[in-house]
Amino acid sequence: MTEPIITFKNFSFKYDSQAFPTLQDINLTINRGEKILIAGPSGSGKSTIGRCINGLIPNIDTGTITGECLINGKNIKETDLFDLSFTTSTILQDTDSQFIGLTVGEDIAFALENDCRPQNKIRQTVHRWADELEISHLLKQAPQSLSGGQKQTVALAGVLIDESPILLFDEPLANLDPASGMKTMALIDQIQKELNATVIIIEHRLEEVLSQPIDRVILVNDGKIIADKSPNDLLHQNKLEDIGVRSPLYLTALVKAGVDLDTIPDLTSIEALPDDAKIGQKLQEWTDDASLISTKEEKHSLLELKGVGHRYNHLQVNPLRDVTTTINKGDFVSIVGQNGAGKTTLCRIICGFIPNEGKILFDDDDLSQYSIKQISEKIGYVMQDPNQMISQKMIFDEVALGLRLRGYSKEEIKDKVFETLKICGLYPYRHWPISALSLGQKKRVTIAAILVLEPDVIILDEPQPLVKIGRPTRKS
Ligand SMILES: Nc1ncnc2c1ncn2[C@@H]1O[C@H](COP(=O)(O)OP(=O)(O)OP(=O)(O)O)[C@@H](O)[C@H]1O
Ligand SMILES: Nc1ncnc2c1ncn2[C@@H]1O[C@H](COP(=O)(O)OP(=O)(O)OP(=O)(O)O)[C@@H](O)[C@H]1O
Repeated sequence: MTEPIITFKNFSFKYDSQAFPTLQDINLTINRGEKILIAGPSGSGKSTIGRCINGLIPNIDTGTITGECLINGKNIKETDLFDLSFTTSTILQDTDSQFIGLTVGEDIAFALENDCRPQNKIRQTVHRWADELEISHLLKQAPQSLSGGQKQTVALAGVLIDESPILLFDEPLANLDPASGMKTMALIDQIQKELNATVIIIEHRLEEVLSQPIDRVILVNDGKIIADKSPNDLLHQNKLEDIGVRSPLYLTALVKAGVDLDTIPDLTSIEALPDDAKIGQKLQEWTDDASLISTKEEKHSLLELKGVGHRYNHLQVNPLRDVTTTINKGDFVSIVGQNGAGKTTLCRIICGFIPNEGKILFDDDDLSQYSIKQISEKIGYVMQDPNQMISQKMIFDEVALGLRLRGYSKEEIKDKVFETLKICGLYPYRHWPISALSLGQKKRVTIAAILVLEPDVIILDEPQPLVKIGRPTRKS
């Protein structure tokens, strides 16, 4: 029997600080036990829908509601956050703002402590989930000292332990490596089956989300629902790229090779594609035609890393060790590795934030002789979490800050900031406060703040999941 657990009826929501509604005329029913993916470009209103489901709207993020939103039979306008917290457990997009415990173990236990469960039961449950998510070795570590992916996994444990009827995941894969992403999706699937929970996932990474069955995809654009379909129907429409949502890579390849997607019955995973010689031939011809552009320019070494490494403390099991490589001027380099491998640590060492066991040469000069400020003139670093970088209230001021500190004139600053905001798809928001942006848009502000300085090297720590640039929404 299908029984609605979430109902939006002619629902619109306008944040107090906005001139226009962010969500418009939402009509959506989600039944108990369904597994739903909410997708859409950055700033389209996905998290705003999520905030209605967990009661942050209108309890914390105040604004004007028209129409109706019922969660488990309760109207969000008349229900306080405490009551709704028993219905919906949320894993936030920004995991840092979710941690409460001084250690990972305490943090995972929080929901059970709050429910006054017996201590031995709490311990047992925490260990069960820590084992399942392979984070037992982190239980005594402070959440703030974890890598981005480890934080995401700990936040996930804190939600799964709670066993609420609605589980809301806002970009649960954002900081996870592909293998952990797949594993997380499998776990969410397992939990849903065990608890018969209703699962709502907000994500950009369709390929990994669709690795497990999803009932429906709700596609959001510009604050409206523009599609409510099964994943297979939606992928057959092949319209995702039009609104700035990345299609699974294998579908992009098929379309580029000239394969008609309508001839393939199931598009939801690479494994479901037919073993068809004609398709194989088209793909082969397409790859044979591709040519790699190689420049014969003389390479000029910019950064030389020799035996680079760092150990945070003596308890660290696998510290970063002995990284030796050369990065040339104009190179485009990916630092790839599983969660906790030391990618961010390497970036922090290069920027001079933490001590280095080895040596780094920049343009043949020993980097250790420079101050952090001098290094920042040469190397711009966009951190994984935009909230850790932002210090100004207004978008313009955040992007202009570095130029002001470097003594540029008012006119120069205006020109440079506007040009960079255009490149980053943020120009329509140039007079906005940063607090009114989605997390993806905030990430773009931090990228703009570094780009505008035109450093010799730009390091982007996990920019990809959050910065798919969609068409800007209306400006207020
Ligand atoms: N706290 C807020 N106050 C005012 N306006 C906000 C607030 N949060 C979001 N908005 C507005 O709502 C729009 C949608 O934001 P939301 O966070 O729902 O987008 P999203 O689709 O989840 O984006 P992303 O993928 O970048 O996280 C933003 O562009 C912004 O205009
Ligand atoms: N301040 C700290 N104190 C103690 N340990 C730390 C600290 N920061 C990071 N670590 C540990 O160092 C290891 C490497 O972390 P790092 O952030 O460099 O990983 P990463 O490769 O960037 O991972 P991710 O892909 O998850 O972001 C992790 O095991 C992490 O727990």
